[in-house]
Amino acid sequence: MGGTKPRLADYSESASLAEVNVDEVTYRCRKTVDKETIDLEILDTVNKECVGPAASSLESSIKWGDGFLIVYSVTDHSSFEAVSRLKRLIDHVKQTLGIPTVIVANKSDMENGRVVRTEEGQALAQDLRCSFFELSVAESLSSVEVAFEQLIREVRLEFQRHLLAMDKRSRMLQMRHVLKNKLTRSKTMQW
Ligand SMILES: Nc1nc2c(ncn2[C@@H]2O[C@H](COP(=O)(O)OP(=O)(O)OP(=O)(O)O)[C@@H](O)[C@H]2O)c(=O)[nH]1
Repeated sequence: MGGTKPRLADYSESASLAEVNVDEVTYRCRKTVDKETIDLEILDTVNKECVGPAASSLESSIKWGDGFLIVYSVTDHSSFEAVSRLKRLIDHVKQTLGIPTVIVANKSDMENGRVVRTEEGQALAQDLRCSFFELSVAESLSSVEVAFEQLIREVRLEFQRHLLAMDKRSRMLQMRHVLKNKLTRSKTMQW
């Protein structure tokens, strides 16, 4: 990835959103995905609401991130409702719609307490154009890895698209410069 560190923000919303806890943890790790090794910085934010005093801190976390993992709990409907709000805020802060975002429905092991159906999660992710995984952090760490790997792939693709667009733009500027020179020269020769 040319030395750049993709920054991923993990929004876990398993507890009440009314609680505001400003503790955040940043993890650094090295991962190999599809034979490519990359250095990651992962910011684990804690229960921040999209409005009120916590909103500006949430917005700066969003500005910081290149990709987003939004986690809700299948046993907590308010955490599910927060997903759309967070995604809207991400789109707004990033001023674009294609920001890599993966939605994770956690606690799939707690069937007894389930209040959000798998299909509801899938439909929401489809609406928001995000990848979707339902899993249990408690039961399967490998499924968490799979969700992270998907996010890394999406961020990588976005980086590549960005580089391509920059390359295209610089080639266009070069062409414009050459063309302008030629036009000026031919104009001079005519006169
Ligand atoms: N049964 C079950 N419990 C889980 C699972 N994931 C987390 N928990 C429990 O849910 C509680 C909250 O877990 P955290 O890892 O703190 O969740 P979080 O979303 O990071 O919470 P915040 O740090 O408050 O944002 C803990 O008691 C965990 O043990 C899961 O997949 N299954």
